[in-house]
Amino acid sequence: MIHHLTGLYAITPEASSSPASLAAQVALAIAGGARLIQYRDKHSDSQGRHDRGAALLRLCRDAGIPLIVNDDLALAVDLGADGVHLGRDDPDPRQAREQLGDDAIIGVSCYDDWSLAEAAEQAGATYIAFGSFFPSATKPHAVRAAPSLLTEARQRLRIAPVAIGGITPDNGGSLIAAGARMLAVVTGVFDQPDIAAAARAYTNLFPKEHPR
Ligand SMILES: Cc1ncc(COP(=O)(O)OP(=O)(O)O)c(N)n1
Ligand SMILES: Cc1ncsc1CCOP(=O)(O)O
Ligand SMILES: [Mg+2]
Repeated sequence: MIHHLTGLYAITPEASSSPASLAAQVALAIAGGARLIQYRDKHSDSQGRHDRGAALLRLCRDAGIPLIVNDDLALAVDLGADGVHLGRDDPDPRQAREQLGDDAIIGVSCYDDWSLAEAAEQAGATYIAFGSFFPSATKPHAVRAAPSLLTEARQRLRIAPVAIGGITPDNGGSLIAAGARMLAVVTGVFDQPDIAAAARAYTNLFPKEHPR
C-alpha cells in the first residue's frame, strides 16, 4: 500500500496523563490537522502503555488517522496499531514488517547518518526520520542533522523523509523547503496552551491538498 505521508506528525508528550486525558490532547492535535500520531512513552509500565495505546488507537481509528507506536513492536502487534517507529536500540525493520504486515507504516530513525537511510529503505521502511534539526527540549542531547539530508533523501530515495527535533512553526518551513514530507513534533504541539491552534500553525506550513 502507498501511504500518503505528508503534514504534521504529532508525537505524544511524556507527562503521565490518564489514557482519557492523553487521548483528549491527541484529539486536539488531530482537530488542528495532524496527519499521523505516534504514541511515545518511556515511563509507563506495560499495562499503562497498553491502556494508553488502546485509547489512542480508538481515537485514531475514529478520526481515520494512523497510529504509530514508538520502540515497542510487541505493543504495536498486540494493539493492532498501524505501524511502529524504530531507533537504533529497537528491532530490525524486517522483523517489524514480518510481524505487522505489508500495509504497516514502519519508520526508522537515521539521526544524521545517510547510510542508515539507505539501509532502512533496503530493509523495507515506509519512512525515515532525520534529526534533531534544532535544539530539542524533549531530547536535549540528540545529535544535530543538516537539512541537506532531507534534500538528498528526496533525490535519491523513494521513501518519505520526516524531520524531527526542536521544530516550531517559525523554523518548520525551512525543513519542508529542504525536502521534509512530514514534521514530527512534541513540544511545539503538546506543550502549548491551545493544542489545536498550535497544530494548525504547523499544518498551515504545508501546501494545501487538492482532492484526488
Ligand atoms: C518520527 C520520529 N523520528 C525519530 C524518533 C526518535 O527515535 P529514537 O532515536 O529511537 O529515540 P526515542 O524516540 O525512542 O527516544 C522518533 N521517536 N520519531
Ligand atoms: C524523539 C526525538 N528524536 C530526536 S529529537 C526528538 C524529540 C522531538 O521533540 P520536540 O519536538 O519536543 O523537540
Ligand atoms: Mg526509539
